[in-house]
Amino acid sequence: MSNDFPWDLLAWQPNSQQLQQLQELQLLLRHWNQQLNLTRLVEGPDYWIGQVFDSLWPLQPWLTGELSGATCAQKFSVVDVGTGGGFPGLAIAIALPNAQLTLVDSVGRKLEAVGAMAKELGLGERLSLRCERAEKSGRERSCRGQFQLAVARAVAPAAVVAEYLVPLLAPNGTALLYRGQWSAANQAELIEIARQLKAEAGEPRAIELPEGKGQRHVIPLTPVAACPTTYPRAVGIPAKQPLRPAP
Ligand SMILES: C[S@@+](CC[C@H](N)C(=O)[O-])C[C@H]1O[C@@H](n2cnc3c(N)ncnc32)[C@H](O)[C@@H]1O
Repeated sequence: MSNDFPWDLLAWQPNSQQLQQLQELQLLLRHWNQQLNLTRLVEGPDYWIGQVFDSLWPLQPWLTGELSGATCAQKFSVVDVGTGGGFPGLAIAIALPNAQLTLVDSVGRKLEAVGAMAKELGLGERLSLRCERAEKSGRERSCRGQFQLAVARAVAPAAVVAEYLVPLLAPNGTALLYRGQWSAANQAELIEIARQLKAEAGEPRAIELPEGKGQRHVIPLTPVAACPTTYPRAVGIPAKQPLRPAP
């Protein structure tokens, strides 16, 4: 599948080392999946489209250099919240060689496997792992307000993910909410919720994944001022009482 991968749709192509790393990551996932239930998406198009393409397409402006930061020499810090088996974080670490990745997940066994895979792939030095809840990361001095890019895929409803990601953003940062279906009503609600976090929800981008893997959306959030210190709320509260548009 890596030979007929639709790189043209990404307007970006991996170099030979990056392609090798993506192929090796598939082998490592197969290996770790025997011990842990890391992910179902390991074989053929499930891996190449469902994991690699799905992880990378929202980053197209950074991959192509249209948005600066990731391709230049300066530090470009990215956080993947709820990384699970390592996506989109590991794919991003491979695709953006200047990025420093922080991967957050509350499940230690998964993070240990992700750390071992990253080491095998030679990514260890650009990666740090935080085994904790995102609500805690958002209140840690070393994380709050530190990241140029904050991403989360398949972690929680959009309102919850917005509360996890926005506090982590540097003033010039962007959060990318990876979503499946997305309606105008979802967007109107997110705009209101982002306002409470002192952020702005940008235009959603949509794509039909190749190989009939379904429709995806990505919604950018950018800070307009410092996120109020009341967010993120205590562990568990964002998911139990998701932010709602003010009445
Ligand atoms: C369905 S998995 C998705 C994993 C990966 N992002 C992907 O797309 O394949 C959701 C992950 O988010 C983690 N998670 C959910 N809420 C979290 C929170 N508040 N803090 C840290 N991790 C969280 C879970 O432990 C789980 O590993």
